[in-house]
Amino acid sequence: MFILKNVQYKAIIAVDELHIPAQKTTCIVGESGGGKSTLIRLLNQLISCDKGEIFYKNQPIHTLDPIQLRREVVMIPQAPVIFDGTVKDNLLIGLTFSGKPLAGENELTDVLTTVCLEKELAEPAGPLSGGEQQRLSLARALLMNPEVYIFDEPTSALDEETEKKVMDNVVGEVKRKRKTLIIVTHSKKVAQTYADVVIEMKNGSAATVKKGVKKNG
Ligand SMILES: Nc1ncnc2c1ncn2[C@@H]1O[C@H](COP(=O)(O)OP(=O)(O)OP(=O)(O)O)[C@@H](O)[C@H]1O
Repeated sequence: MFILKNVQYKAIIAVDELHIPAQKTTCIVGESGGGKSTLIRLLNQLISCDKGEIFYKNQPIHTLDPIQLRREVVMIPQAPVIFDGTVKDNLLIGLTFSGKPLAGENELTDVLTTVCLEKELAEPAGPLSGGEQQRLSLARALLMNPEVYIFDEPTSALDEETEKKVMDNVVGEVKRKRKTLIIVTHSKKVAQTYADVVIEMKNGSAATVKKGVKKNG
């Protein structure tokens, strides 16, 4: 899905060659400050590399319309973005941004169930806890049904039990739809359990450390 060749970004990223496969779950792990978030920002053109080339579906990423790309490659940043309004408003706004038809209430409540968020659609989103806001932004991304989901530390604010339920559901749904999932995580457990491919970032360079060894991949 993505191929990076000789990519450099400031003094932060220096990647000779890296492949991120389609329809698989790729976990990006590594020490704090190693360049994980910077790498994923390159993948949806929030930033552009200084040298080298990134290909998305075999096309040089810099030749693609960034708005269109970000509709196909949806990123959920580390700190969830929550808008003024209700839970429902916060779910629908992703569809509005991506120019897709709005979802009905059944679909909205189903997606809340998928992310284990027991809140009413009419509730204000502002007072939700950090972990609830993380799940709301995951639900917003799921509704958008993009080609590629990029989640930066999606469950960092969740307890272990909730993390497992949410990840089982979310990874299961993405796999069922045959989409591509890229997760930045500090959790060895998340990487071990869900990754088809593990990429380790260290001082800005990337190495694929596990590939194709997981069942159900
Ligand atoms: N625009 C920028 N200009 C200069 N330095 C930057 C910029 N963005 C990030 N950095 C630095 O690049 C390094 C890598 O940051 P990045 O956020 O990619 O790391 P990370 O692996 O995601 O870390 P963490 O696990 O702590 O979230 C850090 O030292 C950070 O301070």
